Amino acid sequence: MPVAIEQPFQVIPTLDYSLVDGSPEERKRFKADLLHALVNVGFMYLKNTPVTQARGIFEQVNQLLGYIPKVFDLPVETKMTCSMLKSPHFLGYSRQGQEFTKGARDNREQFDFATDYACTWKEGDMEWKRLWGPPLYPPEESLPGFRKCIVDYLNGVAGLGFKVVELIEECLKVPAGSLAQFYDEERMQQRLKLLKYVDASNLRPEDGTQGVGPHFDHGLLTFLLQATAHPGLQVQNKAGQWIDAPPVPGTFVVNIGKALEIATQNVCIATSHRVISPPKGMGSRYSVPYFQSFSLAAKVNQGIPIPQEILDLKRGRGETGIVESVNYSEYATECNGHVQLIGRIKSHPDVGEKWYPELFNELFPDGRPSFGAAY
Ligand SMILES: O=C(O)CCC(=O)C(=O)O
Ligand SMILES: [Fe+2]
Repeated sequence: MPVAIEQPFQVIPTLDYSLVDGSPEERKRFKADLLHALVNVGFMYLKNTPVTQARGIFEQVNQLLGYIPKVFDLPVETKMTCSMLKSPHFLGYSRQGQEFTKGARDNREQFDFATDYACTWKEGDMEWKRLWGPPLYPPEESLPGFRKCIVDYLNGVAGLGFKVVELIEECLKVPAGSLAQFYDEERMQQRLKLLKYVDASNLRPEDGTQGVGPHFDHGLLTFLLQATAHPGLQVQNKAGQWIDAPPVPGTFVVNIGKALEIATQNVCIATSHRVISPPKGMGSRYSVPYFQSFSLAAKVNQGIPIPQEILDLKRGRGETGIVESVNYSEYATECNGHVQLIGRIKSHPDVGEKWYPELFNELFPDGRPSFGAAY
């Protein structure tokens, strides 16, 4: 029987998480919507989650929204006390213009935070083991309560993330735990970024308008909180068109990372996305992506066994078109940690050069890039 080819998506589907705990019919509808989003879009809005609705840790989201402008407004010397240059784990503060995507400078300022984790790496171990380690925060007295707010928020979103992975297993009709086999048995470290994109009146003409360039997320799933009303996030469909993903209050934008794509034999798709700097006079855009990850040691290239009826959905999707993005081809041979380490060094070459000089030299034999070499 011929398979209907999906048209390139023009809108990002919205899923109602409250249906998960609804009647059997409602749960079935949720799973059908989720399967469509996983296979054909790679992006979705998720509303009515325990984190974003008026129960659960909703208060933490409100608190976080209040703290975000304040942490960026701290004096630069205070922010630099937790500079990412001090961290072999690529955690901490990065000034605007320190990060690259596909070789071009990103016009965004950011803090990378993570769940607490004691680094277990020691001299002689694989270098990627050093990626997970203690986060750096601004001094408590500079913004009392901020650290606790981030930790509570991280724990809340992480809980939601693990539940969504279980739902994905159900949708793909694979045994429970098929994806969870790529977790560590003990604790794992999960990360988020606080991002500030200044508007064009704060940029020089030569800075361009790249908030963040076209890229795939590397990991399992990303849960993005768009913290202001600014447009700017765009998602690329298989025809190569850039589709707007404007903020919708009370939702997360959830997207699939490359590791999940490969682990599911490309049934779930990672979709390229980018952010355009806000136009002049619109003020700064803030956002908070949470990146859920597999174990650093996980090798996902084999992919999990998936029933044929689900694999067949790939045919209905048709070929993907032009994709302007980084590709993470290293997953074919390397473990998750090594792929992530390469990505981090390419995104933050100054941090990579300091802490991973050998790998840095392999990736950048001509020295620190200005433009055109990095992701
Ligand atoms: O700021 C956003 O809306 C998206 C950020 C993003 O895609 C990323 O940091 O991976
Ligand atoms: Fe992203």
